[in-house]
Amino acid sequence: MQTIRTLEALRSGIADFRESGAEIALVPTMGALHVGHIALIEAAKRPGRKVVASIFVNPKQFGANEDLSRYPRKETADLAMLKAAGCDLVWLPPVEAMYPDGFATNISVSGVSDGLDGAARPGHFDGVATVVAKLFNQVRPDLALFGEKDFQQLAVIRRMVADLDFGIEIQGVPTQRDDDGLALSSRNVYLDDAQRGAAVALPRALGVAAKAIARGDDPDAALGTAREALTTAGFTVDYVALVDAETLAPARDSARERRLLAAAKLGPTRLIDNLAVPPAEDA
Ligand SMILES: Nc1ncnc2c1ncn2[C@@H]1O[C@H](COP(=O)(O)OP(=O)(O)OP(=O)(O)O)[C@@H](O)[C@H]1O
Ligand SMILES: CC(C)(CO)[C@@H](O)C(=O)[O-]
Ligand code: BAL
Repeated sequence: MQTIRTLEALRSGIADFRESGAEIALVPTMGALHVGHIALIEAAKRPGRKVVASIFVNPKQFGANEDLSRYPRKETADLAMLKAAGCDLVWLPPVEAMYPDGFATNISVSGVSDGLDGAARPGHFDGVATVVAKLFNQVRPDLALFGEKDFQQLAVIRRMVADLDFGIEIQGVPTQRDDDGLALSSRNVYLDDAQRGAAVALPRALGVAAKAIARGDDPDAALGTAREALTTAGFTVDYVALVDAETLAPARDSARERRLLAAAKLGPTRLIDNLAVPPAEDA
C-alpha cells in the first residue's frame, strides 16, 4: 500500500494506476477508521480496480463551535487497517495542499443541503461538497463510495456530481452497526459507558417508527413517538424527519422511496442515523 502526502506523488501514483489499465475507486474519510469505513473499502475492491482512500479532517466542514480540535486522529492504526483491508493507496493531504493561501472557492449544493443537518450545521455541506470536489479532481476516480450512515451527505454528493458533470459513479454503502444496532461512527468514542448504553435508543426508535409508517400508521404520530422515546432515553432531539430519499424534501408521496432521518445529542455528542421506509404497497 502506498502512503502519499504530496500532490506530486499522488499524481504519479494515479498515473501509474491508469497506465496499468486499472479502474480507480475512491473512499474519502476523515480517519479514526472503524468497520464502517472498512466496509467501504471492501465494497470498492474488484479485480482490475485500484482502491484509493483519503484521510483528511476537513476544517471547512466544522462549525466554529464544533469538535475540529478534538476530532479523533489515529493515523498509525488507520494505515494498518487500510493495508489489512487491501487498500492500494492512501492519500493524506496536508491542510496546505487542500487550502493553500488565497483559496477562495466554495461549492454550495442548494436544496438538498438546506434542511436537517444543513440547518443544524450551517456551512457544513458547503465544506463537504468543496472538499469532495477537490478530492475528485485530485484523484479523478471512476467510482467513489460513501456510507448511507451520512445519508444527507450522500444525497448532496450525488446532486453535485450530476449537476457538475463529474462523470464519477457514486455508490452508497449500507450502514454498519454494532451488535446492539448503534451505527458505527468515529464520534462514538466520545460516549461514556452510560451514554453508550442509552445510545441504542436511536436505532430502536427509528426502527419502531419505520415499521409503523410502512404499515400505514400516521407518520406524524410515529415521528412524535420516536422523539418521545429519544427524550426519555436522555437525548436532546435535533430532528426526526420523514423525507423523500432522493430530494430529502418532506415526504408527501408514499409511493416513492422514503427515508427516516434523525439527529440527537447525548451530552455534547451529536449522533445521526437513518433507515429506509419502503414504498407503501397500496399507494
Ligand atoms: N457505520 C457506517 N457504515 C457505513 N459507512 C460509514 C459508517 N460510518 C461512516 N461511514 C462512511 O465513511 C465515510 C467517512 O466517514 P467519516 O470519516 O466521517 O466517519 P464517521 O464514522 O462518519 O465519523 P463521524 O463521527 O465524523 O460522523 C463516509 O462516507 C461515511 O458515511
Ligand atoms: C466525505 C468526507 C470525507 C468529506 O470530508 C466526510 O464528510 C466524511 O468523512 O464523511
Ligand atoms: N461523517 C460526516 C462528517 C462530519 O460529521 O463532519
